[in-house]
Amino acid sequence: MTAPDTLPYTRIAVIGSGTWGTALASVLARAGRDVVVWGRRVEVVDAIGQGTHPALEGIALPHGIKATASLETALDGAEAVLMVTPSQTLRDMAAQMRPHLGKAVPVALCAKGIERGTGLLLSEVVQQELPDHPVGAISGPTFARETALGYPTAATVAFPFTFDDRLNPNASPAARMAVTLGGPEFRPYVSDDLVGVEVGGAVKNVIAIACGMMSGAGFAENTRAALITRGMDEMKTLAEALGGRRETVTGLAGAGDLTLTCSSETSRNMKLGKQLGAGIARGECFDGLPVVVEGETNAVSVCDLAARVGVSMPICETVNAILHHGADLKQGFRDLWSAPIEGEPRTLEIMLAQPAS
Ligand SMILES: NC(=O)C1=CN([C@@H]2O[C@H](COP(=O)(O)OP(=O)(O)OC[C@H]3O[C@@H](n4cnc5c(N)ncnc54)[C@H](O)[C@@H]3O)[C@@H](O)[C@H]2O)C=CC1
Ligand SMILES: O=C(CO)COP(=O)(O)O
Repeated sequence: MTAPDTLPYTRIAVIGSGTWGTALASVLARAGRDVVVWGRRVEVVDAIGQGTHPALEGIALPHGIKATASLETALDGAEAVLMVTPSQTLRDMAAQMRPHLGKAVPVALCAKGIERGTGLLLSEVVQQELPDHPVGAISGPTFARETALGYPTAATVAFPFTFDDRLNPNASPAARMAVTLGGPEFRPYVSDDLVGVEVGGAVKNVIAIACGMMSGAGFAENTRAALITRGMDEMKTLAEALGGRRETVTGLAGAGDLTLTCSSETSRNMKLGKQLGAGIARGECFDGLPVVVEGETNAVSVCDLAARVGVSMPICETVNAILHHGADLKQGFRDLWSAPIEGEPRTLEIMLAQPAS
């Protein structure tokens, strides 16, 4: 149990007025925090100010959430910040936030991904732009709509622990952020393994696309379970290669989120994969509407990063090849299943040729 002396942050800025930013603002408002959401679209900002969100139909937001299109207003007096715009926008958003942020205000990243081009974890990207601020992440199995509705939800809050945090973990940014968010409907867990948490969030979206693809292509539950389990192995291996811990990947931000997104068409990543697997052209997926599908861009960045650190991620590489290099979807799955037989776990170093079929 967190000791009662852990002080919550009282005034929080949520940067991003999409469904997840708004759901997190609802969590904070229910916990009694003073919360201001920043959004770039004025009609969405107005709707939130009136207690609704256009993409959260039928949900009345808790009272007291303020919204603004001014970054300066949102950040004025903020004791903590949640960044909830899509992964590839974080560098630019962090740079825009810099002049308006109070001294050493902690910043928690709620997007999931790896920066394209640099292969940096999102925390590394934001830390470059905001070198004087603690940077962490909030991640887990958390569909926005369910969280906004107040259904019981759990997530991991991770910040690297400084020397002082180790002496007094209850006063660490991770503990304070967890206490800030916590309530009867939202249960945070605290971690100091930011790398493990971020790798889980970035990789699970790519694996969810794979699960959607297999389902759209007509395969079923055996295949899904295999992809989830072997996908988790890819996460663990990448996390470890980057200095994270394998056991973090068995937590909410890894196994938890994989289970959620690989099993439900509420997931946009799963849904994109399913449409592609059923032969729908990319431009016609989601009826042609622009939808944030993090795994699509992050298939590239995850594979680039894995190649850089010498880790093999066959499922992610297959998804990347299908999405971005014109590989045939069914052949991609056949190739995965007929690759040389390996040990489980990978540390059992064995590799056997698959008998020819
Ligand atoms: N929706 C969900 O259930 C969850 C989403 N996430 C993550 O949260 C992040 C945001 O996702 P959602 O809120 O679902 O997306 P969304 O599509 O509902 O909202 C995205 C928001 O970002 C804004 N935006 C887009 N491009 C921008 C730019 N260049 N600069 C500034 N703002 C920009 C949009 O105007 C919109 O307000 C993603 O990384 C997603 O993986 C994490 C957990 C749950
Ligand atoms: O990250 C999510 C739930 O934890 C949301 O998943 P999608 O982005 O696939 O909808």
